[in-house]
Amino acid sequence: MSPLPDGYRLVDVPESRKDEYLEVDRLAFAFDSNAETDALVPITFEWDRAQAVEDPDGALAAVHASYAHAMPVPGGTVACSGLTWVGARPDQRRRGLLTAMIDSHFARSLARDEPISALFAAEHAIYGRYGYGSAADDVRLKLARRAALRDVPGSEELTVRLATADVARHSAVVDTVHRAAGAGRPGWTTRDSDAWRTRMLVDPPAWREGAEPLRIVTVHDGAGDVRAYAMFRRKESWAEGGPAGTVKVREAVAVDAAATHRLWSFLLDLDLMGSVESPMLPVDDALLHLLVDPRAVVPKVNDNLWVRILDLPVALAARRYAAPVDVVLDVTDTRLTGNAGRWRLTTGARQDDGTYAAEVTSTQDDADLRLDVRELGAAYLGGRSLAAQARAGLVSQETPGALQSAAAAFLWPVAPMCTYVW
Ligand SMILES: CC(=O)SCCNC(=O)CCNC(=O)[C@H](O)C(C)(C)COP(=O)(O)OP(=O)(O)OC[C@H]1O[C@@H](n2cnc3c(N)ncnc32)[C@H](O)[C@@H]1OP(=O)(O)O
Repeated sequence: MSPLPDGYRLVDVPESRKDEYLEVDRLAFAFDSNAETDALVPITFEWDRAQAVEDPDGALAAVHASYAHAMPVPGGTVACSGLTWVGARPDQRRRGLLTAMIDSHFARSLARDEPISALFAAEHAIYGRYGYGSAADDVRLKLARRAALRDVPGSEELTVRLATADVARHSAVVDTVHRAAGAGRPGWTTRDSDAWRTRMLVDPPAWREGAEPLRIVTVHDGAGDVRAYAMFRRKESWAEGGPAGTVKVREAVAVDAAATHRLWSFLLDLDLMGSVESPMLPVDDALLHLLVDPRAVVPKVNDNLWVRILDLPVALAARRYAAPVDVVLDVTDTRLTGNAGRWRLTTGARQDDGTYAAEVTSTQDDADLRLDVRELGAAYLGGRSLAAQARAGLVSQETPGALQSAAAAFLWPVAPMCTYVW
């Protein structure tokens, strides 16, 4: 465990210390809040998963918490400790408080039998040193009004309904469609608590920045079932040439191609709007395939989930593989030394769904590939190629052919992504 400065100590944070905890968060992230917003926006973590560092005077100097996520991974689901709410007071930073909290987070996660941790990184430079690998990307699109889409059979028969977002009315349907739309996509964590389901739809006036209240459009089939939704706000604006409003979409998901087409046909043709800003979308989202002219869209790709493998043999055996492989990985891990060393990963027979399960055992056999646990975390959700990481000098091959077969096995046909930052 990394040492803390003299007089500092790690403490659990009961809910009775909520105000102190939130104050550290506000100081770390440089934002203000108000009573109205605080009353509307629920805390989404459980207090028994919150921890802090106390300074010698007993005041909170740094905080973090974690979520108990069931993380979708290639071909399965893994218990995941989702690190969140990480912050150190600006006058307490660079004294090793985060490093001590990370070591504690790893130990507590392992004690709860969570073989991986994952997070969204506030800054790219923070978490690689702790063995987290950037494991997924998302893309945000800026689209012009009336951007044309390729035809999709069945889209015309679907209907849309517009409403002002309302937690009581919409949280169940949003949850149902979100779960169905993400089935089979690694990283697509669902909202498994009332607090999270509420959080997705809350609309404090302070968040509107001059735009309208949060709206929700739902796409319905002939039976009345909802097949897609988007939460969005419009902001009016007038330019010399006429109306030039902006549509900002908070989340847009659809269960199939026809629903995707109907949803985006609506969002892309709202009167008085000039452009549409998409939410985070998977880099292989159906919308990208439906655009008639993808060059007319301005895309911005960002890192999405980061993954830290905490219990290597359990984590690697908990996912499926896209191709057969028998490979010895020589892994370095300076923080969790139980992961360091050589591991043989061997897939078994092809399953009915075309995937392969694997056994992972400690071995003294010669290594085929050498890599750090960070690069293994990056490859874990199937969205980053081991071969691409090798070309960057981050993975090295000892046995000819091993990289090709391991890279093919770890990659997954559906790009990983989580739709919301937690
Ligand atoms: C999952 C999430 O919640 S992401 C949110 C992260 N939080 C924020 O970005 C809020 C603003 N920032 C902060 O609160 C703090 O700066 C933190 C939490 C990021 C870092 O806390 P600290 O206690 O200062 O980190 P600590 O002293 O343990 O630093 C460890 C190492 O990481 C480096 N480091 C820490 N933060 C950063 C950063 N933002 N960029 C680059 N390097 C960093 C330090 O320089 C140090 O490097 P060294 O070991 O080579 O000396």
